[in-house]
Amino acid sequence: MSASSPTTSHPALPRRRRLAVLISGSGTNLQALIDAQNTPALPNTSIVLVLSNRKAAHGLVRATSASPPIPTAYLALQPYLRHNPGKTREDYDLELARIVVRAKPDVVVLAGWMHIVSESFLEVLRGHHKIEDESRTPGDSDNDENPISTGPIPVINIHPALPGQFDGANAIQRGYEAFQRGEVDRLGVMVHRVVAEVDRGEPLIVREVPIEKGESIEVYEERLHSVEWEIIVQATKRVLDEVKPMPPSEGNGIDSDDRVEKP
Ligand SMILES: Nc1nc2c(c(=O)[nH]1)N[C@@H](CN(C=O)c1ccc(C(=O)N[C@@H](CCC(=O)O)C(=O)O)cc1)CN2
Ligand SMILES: NCC(=O)N[C@@H]1O[C@H](COP(=O)([O-])[O-])[C@@H](O)[C@H]1O
Repeated sequence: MSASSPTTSHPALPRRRRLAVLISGSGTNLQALIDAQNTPALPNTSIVLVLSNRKAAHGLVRATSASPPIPTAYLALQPYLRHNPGKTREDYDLELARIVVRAKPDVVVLAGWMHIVSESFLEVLRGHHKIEDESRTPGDSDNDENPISTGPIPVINIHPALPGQFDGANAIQRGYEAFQRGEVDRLGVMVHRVVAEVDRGEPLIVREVPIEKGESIEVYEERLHSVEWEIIVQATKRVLDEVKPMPPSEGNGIDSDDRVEKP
């Protein structure tokens, strides 16, 4: 090719889409997101932080075992309060928000996160409430001039019940027992936006889960989780597409960093 011939210039490659995932337990929903990274299910997307409030959460192992490994963080409420006399649950929530915001996610996914976050946490994620970055040395002029500012960063949650059904913890068990007692005739799962009122945010994806009279909770739960693993990826993609849509040509899910500039 002659030196004078024009080279094809590719449009600027889009910045990768960044996820923070909050967990408390086994992390099977997290694993579904890990497996979907940078595929057509979640194109050009990386999990940049997994945050747990329980040290023993197997989801932390899933993150560190991923390829490439995913950065993790751990902060539990009771140890935080013990180590910080005078601090409150709200202070804990603000520290959670700092950890999350520092990772600069585009979307936050609560995937089996068993802690009710306060309005102040959500305010930080909405970008309405700047917080000081306490990781910097006190008096550091940067800290004064550049508090952590962000947002809005959407927060979504997977909940193993239908909208308005069995809000809160232990929803699977409560729903199963209510069905077997004939108190409800349908069960399901949803992913919803997170607001202060627990499990009352706008539903994003809702799916019924078939259940039969007399079947064991283990059989029902296995069916339910397999539906969760689908909708958590679908809902995450939907919200990512809202805040950081893929350019039309980028729909193939291949990491734009993997593309080679053609002469
Ligand atoms: N402000 C919100 N916080 C959270 C939401 C939400 O919709 N709004 N969703 C939950 C997830 N969740 C149900 O989907 C849920 C998790 C935990 C609890 C709860 O009672 N937690 C107790 C502690 C329980 C424990 O440690 O075992 C608590 O936080 O005191 C209710 C609902 C995530 N957060
Ligand atoms: N109220 C929140 C709640 O009950 N969440 C539920 O915890 C489980 C976490 O499993 P995982 O750790 O294997 O993803 C999931 O079934 C999720 O719906």
